[in-house]
Amino acid sequence: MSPHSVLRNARRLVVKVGSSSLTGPDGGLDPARLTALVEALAGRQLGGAQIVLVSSGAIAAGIHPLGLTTRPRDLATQQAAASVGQGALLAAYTRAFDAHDITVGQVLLTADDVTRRTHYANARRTLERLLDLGVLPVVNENDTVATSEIRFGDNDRLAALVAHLIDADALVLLSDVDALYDGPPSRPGARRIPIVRGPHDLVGVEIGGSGSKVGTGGMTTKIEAARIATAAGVVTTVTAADLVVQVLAGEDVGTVFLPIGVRGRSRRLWLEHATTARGRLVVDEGAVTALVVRKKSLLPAGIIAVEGSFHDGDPVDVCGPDGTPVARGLVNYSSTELPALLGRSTKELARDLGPEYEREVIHRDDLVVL
Ligand SMILES: Nc1ncnc2c1ncn2[C@@H]1O[C@H](COP(=O)(O)OP(=O)(O)O)[C@@H](O)[C@H]1O
Ligand SMILES: N[C@@H](CCC(=O)OP(=O)(O)O)C(=O)O
Repeated sequence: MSPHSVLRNARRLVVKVGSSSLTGPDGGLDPARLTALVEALAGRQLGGAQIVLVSSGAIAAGIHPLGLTTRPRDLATQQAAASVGQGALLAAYTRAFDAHDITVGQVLLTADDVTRRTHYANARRTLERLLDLGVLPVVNENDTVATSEIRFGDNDRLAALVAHLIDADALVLLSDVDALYDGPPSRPGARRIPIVRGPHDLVGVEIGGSGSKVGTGGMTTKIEAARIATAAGVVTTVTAADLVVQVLAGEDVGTVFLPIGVRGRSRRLWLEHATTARGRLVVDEGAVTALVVRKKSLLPAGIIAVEGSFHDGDPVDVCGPDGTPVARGLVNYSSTELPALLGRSTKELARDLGPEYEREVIHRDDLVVL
């Protein structure tokens, strides 16, 4: 059985479509391309599969209504364009899916949010409920409110994390290029790579940025997304939106990345891939062993230095004495509160400052070893 045929039998799929596959030559939303995609997805959903669509294109869809001629470069105008464009995008999806009697639901995620325990469980519950109800969720990053520090800015990785969140059977990344090539696809003689079995198959492959005016990450973010998804046990295919019918039918198109990890549910994957550290905690060797080998929580006693400015609940990197990051976690103290606690035992802190100071600096459930 060809690895591509896995797609034919997948019951739960995350399909991500890039801006370059939804827009016309002028960069604005092209309704005909959107309708063609919807027709293919509707056919599969009506055949009994559950689909989550991660759709880019909000910023692109805001270009025309705002009288702009190109994708804005500054964050504030991108966010304004996303605010206008996301409404237009969802209206277009609602209409197009409605023609097939499929109801869509909008899910706007801020990746950094989802990492927090309660939000993670909530996002998963909502997506599961939507799927149970036969709704097709249309996911995008909540571009309008995400600040530059917490902005994900890349829906390929977001789609990989959503695939993991809902335990999908497959992730399909649709772009303007039909597959991963061994070099820039415009270069004469560039060859399609049909199957990637592991990182060794990518040795020597030239992976570049976006070739379009509206896309963001190019092949780099797709490879990164495939790495995240396949490590979580989800088979991933990269192909062109024009080939969506063929790819869903399990035909030998695009590039299939075979799973290399085991499936499982863990918020830690989001912590590792969806957050940006706001600071660093330098710890001693004993603390490194406690975190990495013994899978313990981080206590104040092992911390040598605090760097950066952060609030409690923010993601921070934990670094060994030589400064190498060994773990990332959500910290329970702010950067102003923490320095006074360093090197002290939790018992002593609780006695001197009150019982709330007995808490860990990072609880092991909120910690991922890198
Ligand atoms: N080795 C490669 N194989 C295929 N495409 C590549 C490669 N390196 C760079 N690319 C570029 O990546 C682009 C797809 O990414 P992008 O423009 O961000 O699309 P999207 O909007 O779909 O996310 C392709 O159009 C291509 O120009
Ligand atoms: N959230 C942004 C898209 C970000 C993004 O990853 O874009 P793309 O590279 O076109 O998939 C938007 O809707 O415009």
